[in-house]
Amino acid sequence: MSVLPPVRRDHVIAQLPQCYSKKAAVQTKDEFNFKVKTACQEQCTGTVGRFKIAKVIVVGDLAVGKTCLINRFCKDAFDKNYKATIGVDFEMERFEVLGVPFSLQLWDTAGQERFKCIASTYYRGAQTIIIVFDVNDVASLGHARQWLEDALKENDPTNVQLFLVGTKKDLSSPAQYSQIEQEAIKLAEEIKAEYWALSSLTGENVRAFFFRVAPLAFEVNVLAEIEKSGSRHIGDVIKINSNSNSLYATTKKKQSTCCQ
Ligand SMILES: Nc1nc2c(ncn2[C@@H]2O[C@H](COP(=O)(O)OP(=O)(O)OP(=O)(O)O)[C@@H](O)[C@H]2O)c(=O)[nH]1
Ligand SMILES: [Mg+2]
Repeated sequence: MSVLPPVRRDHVIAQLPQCYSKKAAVQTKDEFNFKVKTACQEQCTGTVGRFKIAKVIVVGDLAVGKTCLINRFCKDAFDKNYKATIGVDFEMERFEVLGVPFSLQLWDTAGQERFKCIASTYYRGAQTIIIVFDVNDVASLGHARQWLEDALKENDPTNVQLFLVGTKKDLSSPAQYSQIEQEAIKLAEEIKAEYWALSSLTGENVRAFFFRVAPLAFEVNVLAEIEKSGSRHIGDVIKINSNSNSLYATTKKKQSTCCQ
């Protein structure tokens, strides 16, 4: 019997949602990867859809709005009073992507220096790193690299998806915002992160952001499963040419026989 709650109808994703800015996006294509779509249609997504959960860590300076961001998305709530996160907290969000259940475990970490060492022990195993800064506080953007460096100490840099997220957009004027946006996009390009700006107070872009994070994490996980199942196939035929001194091998892959 499944102990997981059912996927909410409004958490169903059938199309790949758009990025915020094409200048700083993890990818700009409009559609899911073809192999991923096929695997989902054939219900050959391995552990994805069963017990696979993607770990997402949210890091950034104190009071930039990490907790509010998660609470806006997971609870549709906003607290104007600041309560520092002590260590870490986490929320689970369930989605259905291309007909396959998929969960994100969102780890809300402390930005305060004195709680950082507790929080950093939870960084390991992250598939997605969300670096948060306040669009009204250029110093918090400046610290993004350090947050990334710390998070990557515990993770394989080649295996994580990065997002750079500017919060509190409601507090900035268009002129102020466009100035910091330029810097943020530049940094996002350099660190190969996807850039988003949003407001947890108004809710602007919050849902769109997490609806981008989930399917991108899903794609990576399904592709990894496809690769794993591919390497398990016993389809490689080795031919030995007895007329020559050389041995050569040809690979002849069997038709897809996944989920075996
Ligand atoms: N106007 C506005 N205020 C925000 C927004 N997001 C967060 N805040 C406020 O900013 C303050 C800090 O928000 P938190 O979410 O607690 O910050 P945090 O990053 O989790 O802080 P730590 O847990 O100490 O790392 C609170 O007073 C929030 O109400 C936003 O989008 N707009
Ligand atoms: Mg917090």
